[in-house]
Amino acid sequence: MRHLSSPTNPTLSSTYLLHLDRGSSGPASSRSAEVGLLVVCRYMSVCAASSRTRARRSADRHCPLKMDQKEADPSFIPGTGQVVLYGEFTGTDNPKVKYAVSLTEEDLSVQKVLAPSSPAAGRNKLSFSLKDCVGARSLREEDDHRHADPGGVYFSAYFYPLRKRWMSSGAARQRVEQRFRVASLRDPRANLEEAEKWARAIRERAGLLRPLGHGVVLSAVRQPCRVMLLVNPQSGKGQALGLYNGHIQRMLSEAEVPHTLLITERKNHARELVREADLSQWDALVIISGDGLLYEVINGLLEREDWEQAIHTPLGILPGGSGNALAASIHHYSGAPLVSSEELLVSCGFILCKGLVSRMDLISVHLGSGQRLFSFLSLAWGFVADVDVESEKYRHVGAARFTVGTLVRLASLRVYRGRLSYLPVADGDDAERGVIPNGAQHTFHNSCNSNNALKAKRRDPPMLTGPTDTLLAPVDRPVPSDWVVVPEEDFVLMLAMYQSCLAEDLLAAPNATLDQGVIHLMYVKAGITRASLLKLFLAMEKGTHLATSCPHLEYSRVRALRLEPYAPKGLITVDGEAVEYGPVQAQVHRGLARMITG
Ligand SMILES: Nc1ncnc2c1ncn2[C@@H]1O[C@H](COP(=O)(O)OP(=O)(O)OP(=O)(O)O)[C@@H](O)[C@H]1O
Repeated sequence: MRHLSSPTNPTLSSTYLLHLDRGSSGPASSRSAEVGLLVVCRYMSVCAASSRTRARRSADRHCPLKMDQKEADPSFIPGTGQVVLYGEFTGTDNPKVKYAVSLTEEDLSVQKVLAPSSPAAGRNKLSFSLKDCVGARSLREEDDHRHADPGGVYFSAYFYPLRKRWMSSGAARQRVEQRFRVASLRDPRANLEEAEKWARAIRERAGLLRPLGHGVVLSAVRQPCRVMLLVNPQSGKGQALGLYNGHIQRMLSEAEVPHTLLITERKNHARELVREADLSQWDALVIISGDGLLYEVINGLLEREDWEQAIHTPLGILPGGSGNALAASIHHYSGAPLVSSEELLVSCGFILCKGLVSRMDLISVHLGSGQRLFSFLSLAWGFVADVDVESEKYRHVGAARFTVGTLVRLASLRVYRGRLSYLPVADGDDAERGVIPNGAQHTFHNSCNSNNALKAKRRDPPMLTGPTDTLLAPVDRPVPSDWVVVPEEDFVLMLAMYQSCLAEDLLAAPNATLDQGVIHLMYVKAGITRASLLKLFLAMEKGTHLATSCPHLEYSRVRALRLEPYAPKGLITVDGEAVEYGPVQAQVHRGLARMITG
């Protein structure tokens, strides 16, 4: 056995090679044991192509195995960037099988080390994009009892790449763990350091790949970041806690996100918790529930005296309800196709672990009684509001509750009378004019770091907190002159959307984005047949309803709206929750909240 010290090549900042020459003498058993203890570990900080070549020569010279050099050598990896780490490790299942592992700025490549004569040589490489990586860590055998390898040292990287489904078309995120045994040195502490070096290098690169200028990384805000995880055990089919135990706990552990689980006990519990919380203790507020719990959290934050800072607390959503419209919207913005409920949970868990924070629009809603509330998703009247509330009794069927509710309501289709007015988005309109409170530009940086100032503010919630609504006239006065008053007074539905999905499988506002400062206003005029309305909802599953040229469907991009129902009784929903019935008006506040969007 020869121990080769660091080469003098200055471009290899930290290179060490420790290997057993296959041709060395010694008992066969000790040779094979030492081969198992492999062999080449290189830490390369190679800055120029010429130095890469020198590194390759150095590696070639010392490589102990007559393997396919071209395939195992990181310099030959096609289509990838510069190699920053290279090593050969055994896997976890079979200590005789070795893998050449290369880390670049973009991916982790793994290749089984095979003899050049092997028919599979050169065809067994896997590459994992670091964009799909949520974490990496070193482990000792004591940490994990799955492998009977006392004292064994490993590093693991956790990926959630989009993979084709087995039984159906399309793709969804699926978990892939890559775990390697580090045994290059006799000293277990040195092996652990090596494993930690790899885990750290992978984590760093996985974080660095986040697009610049799009937001900040949650984990960069404060280490360790602390997440308040609010669970509504009653949401959806009552399975939110099971979803946490089944998926989310493991994902957060892989991403090393410390969190405190708080289980709500009643309606408005989350709202009270958030209103009273010392927000300096939390880096993010995340819910596992339907949209109703996030509605509570947002309104709780905006009821605080320090609402301006409080509403900059990063928020996250993991789908545990029956509609999960915001979770589906955030998944949609990631560019991924629509997925099933469980796949949506994994996708949103992945987004949470990546931890990128973006701005999200909020809509200020005024009810006839003077009550004001904040909405992040939708304002509905007529058919959609009725289905939302009436389908509560089908909650046990999960997301299918809306399909059942739609069919039931179609059978008793009715007309809703009222006056609808809105302020359209003008051509070339500056979306932020008069919309962001106090004209302040909230950067992601200050939005996330400002929490230090947020000590608990114990006081009764004031009657009206939150940004000023500059676009709205008092509800008992006529709308301003630049508003449009809809000539029709008979409707089947009015739906104002500010995010793309109305439910997991309903792409109601396909062009919506998280923070465009736009309300997508749709209404269906009376006179539509049941068949045409059903067709519209079916088209909505693909987001093509606006292109169906249905003469009864109208669509406008607006900044504010007012609805004055004529009947004294009925249903209006805000984010899927029924609110007081009567006149209602609303305006958008662009990018007021902060949302973790991956
Ligand atoms: N522990 C609890 N017991 C009863 N109700 C609760 C509890 N915690 C929260 N709630 C209320 O339950 C209602 C429904 O919650 P949520 O929206 O999260 O689930 P969902 O209705 O199943 O999902 P979705 O809104 O996606 O359809 C909300 O109004 C929320 O305030």
